[in-house]
Amino acid sequence: MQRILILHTGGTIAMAENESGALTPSTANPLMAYNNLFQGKYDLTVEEAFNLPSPHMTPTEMLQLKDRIVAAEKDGIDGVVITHGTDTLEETAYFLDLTLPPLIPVVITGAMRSSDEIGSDGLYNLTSALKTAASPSARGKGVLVVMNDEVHSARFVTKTHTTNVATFRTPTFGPIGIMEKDGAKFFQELTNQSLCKIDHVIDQVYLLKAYAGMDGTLFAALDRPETNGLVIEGTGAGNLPPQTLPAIEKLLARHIPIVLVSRCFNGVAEPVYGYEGGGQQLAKMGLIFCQGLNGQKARIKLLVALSSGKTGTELATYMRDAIS
Ligand SMILES: NC(=O)C[C@H](N)C(=O)O
Repeated sequence: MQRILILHTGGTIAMAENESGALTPSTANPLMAYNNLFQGKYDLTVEEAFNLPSPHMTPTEMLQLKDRIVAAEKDGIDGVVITHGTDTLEETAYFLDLTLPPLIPVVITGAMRSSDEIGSDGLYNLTSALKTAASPSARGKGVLVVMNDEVHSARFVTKTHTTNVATFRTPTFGPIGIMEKDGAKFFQELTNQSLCKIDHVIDQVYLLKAYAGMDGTLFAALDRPETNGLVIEGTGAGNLPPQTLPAIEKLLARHIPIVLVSRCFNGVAEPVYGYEGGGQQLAKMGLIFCQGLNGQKARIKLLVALSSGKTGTELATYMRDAIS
């Protein structure tokens, strides 16, 4: 029997409606009621790591999950399932993907409907995640997100719908597997992911989104000694309004690493355009183009890289290529 560790962290999967109809965390996690259902199928250890709505998650809790999984692997656990709120699920999943060796399956799931709602998807997703975590074919694939009968790589998956149960999508690349009755079936290989070892997290790594008419105000607000890094979601292939450039130059002069991704849902950022604020000028200024990641994931990657002590060329090389 496979030894599986379930780590509950909260989210809608663990919430219920209160008297006024608002969704709130339940004091007794409703998922604990299902432990008996799975005993006999798996050798289960179930822990309530946190009971947080996922907008309350921070890199500190992500690091605690990473440390717990490393310890569990040393104890001989065969796979890990994490239940998580869906709002920031992709960030925790990618943090773990970057910082854990891709050995035992680590599968994250959640729900779009609360535990007491008609058609609640929590128990079904938890069952799918358990099947995946117990499957030898899920080993070595990095951290996986299993929701609504699909298996996604943590690196690219993103929440795309506020309420629909089919919310998690992998733009540009698609899911890497689907759920069948007996377990996950994979049809895409994971490309390499180099492990980044960290034992602490730094923050003050910021994320700004570009828009038509943007000026330097928000960038100027980051011009302070505490700022460790910045990710910008640029327009299109990776361009910025020219009025932002003087304030960005000041941040670069302070040696604050600035990573550029695209605010587009599909595709990668590349220095293509030669006009003022175009990608070619941004690359010459020293902005690091990061391919394939959305803004929130690039922020996690930059935060992890800085926490591991990467600087200069090493940092830029690490940030540039998320795909291979
Ligand atoms: N479906 C969910 O879990 C959303 C919830 N707001 C959370 O992320 O905690």
